[in-house]
Amino acid sequence: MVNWLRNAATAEHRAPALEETPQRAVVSLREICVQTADGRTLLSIDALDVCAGDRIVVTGTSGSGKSLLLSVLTGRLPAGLRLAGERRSVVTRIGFVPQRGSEALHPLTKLGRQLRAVTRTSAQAVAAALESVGLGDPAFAGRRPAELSGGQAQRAAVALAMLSDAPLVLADEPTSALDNETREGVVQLLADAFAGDRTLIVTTHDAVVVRALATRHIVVRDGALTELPVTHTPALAL
Ligand SMILES: Nc1ncnc2c1ncn2[C@@H]1O[C@H](COP(=O)(O)OP(=O)(O)OP(=O)(O)O)[C@@H](O)[C@H]1O
Repeated sequence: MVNWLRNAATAEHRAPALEETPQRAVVSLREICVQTADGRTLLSIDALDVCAGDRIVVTGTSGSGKSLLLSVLTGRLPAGLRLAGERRSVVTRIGFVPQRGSEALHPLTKLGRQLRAVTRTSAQAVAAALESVGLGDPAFAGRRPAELSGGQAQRAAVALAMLSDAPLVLADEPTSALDNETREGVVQLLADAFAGDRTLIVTTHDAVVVRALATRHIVVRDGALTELPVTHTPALAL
């Protein structure tokens, strides 16, 4: 599998055309540039191919451009920003776990009910998903998002993404509000759920998440991407 990613600052060769993407590419980006309305460049990517089965972990300092990269991959940019370049996606359903889990949830609907409605799954499947993220107490299914803590809402958003069965899931710091033990449970769950052909892209500041999940590791610095070799065996390091 060709994973071709290049930092514009060090580029010597032409980026491969979209027609040259690997067969297993689910989302491909070419010559991407995200700018503010006054022309300040926030993110610049020559070429990135996300392939089926990849578990890409994205790290980088605060404000480096990790969340913007996820926005570009979903094809939806925050208001006020300009995007140049090409994006091609062969997946129509993309799951998203936002940094604040409550943003993925309807504020007025009880958790169990909305998970069933959104994912069209059975009450049993929803109960199992909530159990798997440590929200197994039936009381959680009866709560509205405002009645959950930040970490509980984050886990509910992970359960929603898992249940949605989307072939590509993007998660923006999905463990940032969790204690160590809960974090390890959620990371293990993600490792198991994305062990096959489903594709996961996670941003994090947490080395444990990199070690446990990454089959590819991308570092963002000042809006430029570098791919680092993955030297560990993911999912065995927890
Ligand atoms: N809508 C916007 N308008 C102007 N600048 C923006 C906008 N959204 C993001 N930025 C800027 O783009 C840069 C990258 O932001 P981004 O949210 O991607 O950072 P990040 O790496 O995810 O940070 P963190 O780890 O703190 O979440 C930052 O300098 C940020 O201020």
